[in-house]
Amino acid sequence: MLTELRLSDFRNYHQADFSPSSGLNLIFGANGSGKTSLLEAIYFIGSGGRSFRGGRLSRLVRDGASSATLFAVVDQPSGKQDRLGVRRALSGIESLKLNGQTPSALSDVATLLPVLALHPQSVDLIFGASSVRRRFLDWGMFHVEHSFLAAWKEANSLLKQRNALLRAGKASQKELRYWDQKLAASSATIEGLRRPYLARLKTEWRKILEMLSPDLKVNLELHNGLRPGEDYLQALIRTEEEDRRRGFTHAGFHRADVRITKDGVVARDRVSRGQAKILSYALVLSQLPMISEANKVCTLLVDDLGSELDQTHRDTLLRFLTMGNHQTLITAVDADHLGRATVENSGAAARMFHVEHGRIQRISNDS
Ligand SMILES: Nc1ncnc2c1ncn2[C@@H]1O[C@H](COP(=O)(O)OP(=O)(O)OP(=O)(O)O)[C@@H](O)[C@H]1O
Repeated sequence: MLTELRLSDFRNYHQADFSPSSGLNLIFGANGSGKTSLLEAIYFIGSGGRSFRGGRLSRLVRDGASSATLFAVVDQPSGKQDRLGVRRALSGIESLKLNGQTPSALSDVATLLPVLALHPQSVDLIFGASSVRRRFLDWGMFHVEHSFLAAWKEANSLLKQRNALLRAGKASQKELRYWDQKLAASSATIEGLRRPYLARLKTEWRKILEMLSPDLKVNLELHNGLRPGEDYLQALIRTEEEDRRRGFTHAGFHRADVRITKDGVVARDRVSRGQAKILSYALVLSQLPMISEANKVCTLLVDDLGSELDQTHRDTLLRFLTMGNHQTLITAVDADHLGRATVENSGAAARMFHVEHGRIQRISNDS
């Protein structure tokens, strides 16, 4: 859980400090004051250098500055405290520090602060490419399933080697088959880990949807891209000609999708934008109990909760967000519009912050 954050030259922040509570935090401020940028900074730290906003990461550096620096203190459930620092120059990550040392891999820091975000682009889970849903599924597995990272790294490395061979254009069939067998086995291992995880995620998703929108009847399933009765090796052999022609591998763990349907039709072609928002939010939130079962505390970032949801859905969602043992940060333009009462009535530690022109001011004590 995040306990301290210092932002330097990040977006419109020149220098700012932020100390959230372990429970609910409401951050309000006018349009363009820096609310999303604050959540983006936390996401950047937690995800090992990504933004949920899209666009070029060099834009994170404040106009006129040469680099942006974030420093975070993270309390672990074990009682251990981690200190994370990252400097992002215009050209890329310039320095990464964990407890004063340079970590050997980005994955060393990526497990320390599990961050989930609800934001306007969350609907990409419904409308976007399969890679968005795959990344989302793998994020949870990465935090919860110990063997997943090693399995994923191995599969990814095999895929790269097979693709390099295809691009070189000289691979004999025997040579290619050697990599096919390895990649097929590795893909099956990953699928074996993804399936039970997704089944549990689906149960949680259904529970949340039952609360948020009981009339919305939907389904989700793992789609592995294989034809009926086919295994990965047979699929790799089937696509060999096309793979050789196009220089990349068309079958394997990297082609999986989480297929979401409503009335038997793929949800993207069937649901309204508001429904897509509810489905995608419920999907994100379904990871919370899984993370918590793995004895980790998730930091949940909620940007612009109000847009596109009616009052009933917004209130139900807000009630859900205040349950559980995750740390929650919610932004709103107006404190009264969303949450002042929730914060004031919240039994858990709750704090309220006002953001103005890249300055963060705490305006309430823990209740
Ligand atoms: N690299 C940058 N340097 C300086 N300012 C920036 C940079 N990138 C974005 N900004 C500005 O930062 C300000 C804060 O943007 P942000 O999206 O965080 O606002 P917000 O409070 O979430 O607004 P809204 O309520 O409209 O969503 C905006 O005025 C934006 O133009």
